[in-house]
Amino acid sequence: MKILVTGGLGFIGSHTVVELQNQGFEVVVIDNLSNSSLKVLDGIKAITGIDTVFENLDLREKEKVQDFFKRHNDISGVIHFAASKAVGESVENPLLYYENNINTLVYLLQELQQKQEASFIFSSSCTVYGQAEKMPITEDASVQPAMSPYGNTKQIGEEIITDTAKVTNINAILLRYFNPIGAHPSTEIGELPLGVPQNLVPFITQTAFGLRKELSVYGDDYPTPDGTAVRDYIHVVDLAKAHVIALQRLLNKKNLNKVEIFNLGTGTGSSVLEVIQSFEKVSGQKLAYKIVGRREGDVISAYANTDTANNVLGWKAASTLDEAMASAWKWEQKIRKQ
Ligand SMILES: NC(=O)c1ccc[n+]([C@@H]2O[C@H](COP(=O)([O-])OP(=O)(O)OC[C@H]3O[C@@H](n4cnc5c(N)ncnc54)[C@H](O)[C@@H]3O)[C@@H](O)[C@H]2O)c1
Ligand SMILES: O=c1ccn([C@@H]2O[C@H](COP(=O)(O)OP(=O)(O)O[C@H]3O[C@H](CO)[C@@H](O)[C@H](O)[C@H]3O)[C@@H](O)[C@H]2O)c(=O)[nH]1
Repeated sequence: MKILVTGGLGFIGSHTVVELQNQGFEVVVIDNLSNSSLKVLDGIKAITGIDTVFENLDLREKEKVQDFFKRHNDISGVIHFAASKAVGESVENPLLYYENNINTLVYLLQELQQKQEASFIFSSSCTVYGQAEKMPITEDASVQPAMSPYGNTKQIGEEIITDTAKVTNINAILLRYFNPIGAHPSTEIGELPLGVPQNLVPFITQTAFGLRKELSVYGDDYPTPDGTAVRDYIHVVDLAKAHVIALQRLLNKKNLNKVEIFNLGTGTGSSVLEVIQSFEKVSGQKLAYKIVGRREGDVISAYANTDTANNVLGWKAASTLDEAMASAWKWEQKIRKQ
């Protein structure tokens, strides 16, 4: 079975390509290298032994997307990772985000709706829940007004797919990721943030490596056990495996609804200080950090109820926070040595 993975050289996409190839799927990757590098193909090959078919294509170019599907008319499923993902940048340049995250989605669906049947997996985010009233968050928690243009593209994306699936042969699964972290245990692939990382874990590993002076912990006055904000950090390999299982579910079509939504998290909330402690434990070194004010737009707490993913998909995150932090640290040390 031939599967198109858009954004397949990115952080989550590359790990998913590996898991797909491990399960015998034939993968074609589209990526415009806007947030990734060709070296990722070597990393994937080092793990799976496969030369991945790759097209350097910008999905904003509609004619190129049409041409791609003409040349690859035997695609059975699409996993759509390609998007811009920096919350702050989306506030500065909303139209870049609406073009890159919405137009690209529309062009893909326009091609898929011409097929007799199509399976589509969308990278959504727990950001759609905003500050949920109840923890852990279930999939039926209400979607809150988006706090950034980036978050809005995920909500609009979910709506576009839902509206389209109703009237076409497309079956879709919307995966709402919590906080993906870590790297492949082989250290052949991992996260490659450009510039100063906005996310907690790469900031921690870069600080420990000496690239940053200290970590700023955004707020210790939240109504949480230790005052710092709580998130659900999931190992990227667990997340990648969930995509393969979701794809198999779409292709098998057993008891399938047109659109299904799954939270992908571990079910456990960890505070910023707990993440730092985990890092210190697995790395054996102290981290330099200081407490500063809250970051605008941050929610207090977000962690997943994973019952639906456990029971319907038959998937459960296997790695602990310590294991994920250890893999992130191993990866940071490896890329800095290159
Ligand atoms: N990492 C997270 O914390 C997180 C959380 C929730 C949801 N998501 C979503 O998951 C998806 C993957 O995230 P990631 O962390 O792997 O990001 P990433 O930036 O590492 O990967 C995205 C890839 O898409 C490519 N790309 C972007 N625009 C493109 C275009 N127009 N045409 C072709 N390729 C394009 C980039 O070059 C990159 O390789 C995104 O949709 C993101 O919004 C990520
Ligand atoms: O230098 C830093 C960076 C982060 N944090 C805190 O660490 C936690 C996690 O932050 P981060 O890693 O930036 O993740 P989130 O803000 O939870 O957002 C991520 O997870 C969301 C849900 O998947 C996605 O929508 C976003 O794109 C993605 O950046 C938050 O409490 C932050 O305030 C710090 O204290 N210092």
